[in-house]
Amino acid sequence: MTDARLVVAGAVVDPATRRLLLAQRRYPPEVAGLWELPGGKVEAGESPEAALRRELREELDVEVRVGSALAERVALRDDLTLIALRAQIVAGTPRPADHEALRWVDTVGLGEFARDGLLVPADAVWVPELLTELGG
Ligand SMILES: Nc1nc2c([nH]c(=O)n2[C@H]2C[C@H](O)[C@@H](COP(=O)(O)OP(=O)(O)OP(=O)(O)O)O2)c(=O)[nH]1
Repeated sequence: MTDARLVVAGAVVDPATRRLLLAQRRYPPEVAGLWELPGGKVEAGESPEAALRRELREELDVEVRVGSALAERVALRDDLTLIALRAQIVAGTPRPADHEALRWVDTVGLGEFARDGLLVPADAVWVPELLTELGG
């Protein structure tokens, strides 16, 4: 399985406001306009943590401290698996370089995005865990 690749997404939570950062995709057409946890593909020889720090620097212009993984991982394809790592911003204010828009959501907001089908489909598995985390 040396060809299998990981996509790492960041569950970026602001502990002060207990809000989660969502980012609106611009591409590909199937998911354009839907909202995701920002991140991207892990490069060869790169750890998931380092990949997430790199992606969030490139996509959002922030530095993050990376924490533990959410429980669920999702097989996007045979050769591509999606994971999410908790993260907190330690420097910078997120600005969308690749995304259409960014939004900080609380439990109510996240519930509405999920209910209205506005999340990238794969990310729906994380909603219960994220709601617990933001609300708990
Ligand atoms: N970043 C991210 N990608 C996700 C999520 N959920 C989900 O299904 N994906 C999919 C969409 C893409 O098929 C793939 C990641 O692509 P990407 O476009 O973010 O990664 P990337 O910038 O490294 O890759 P590339 O498109 O430049 O090749 O994972 C998510 O929450 N975050």
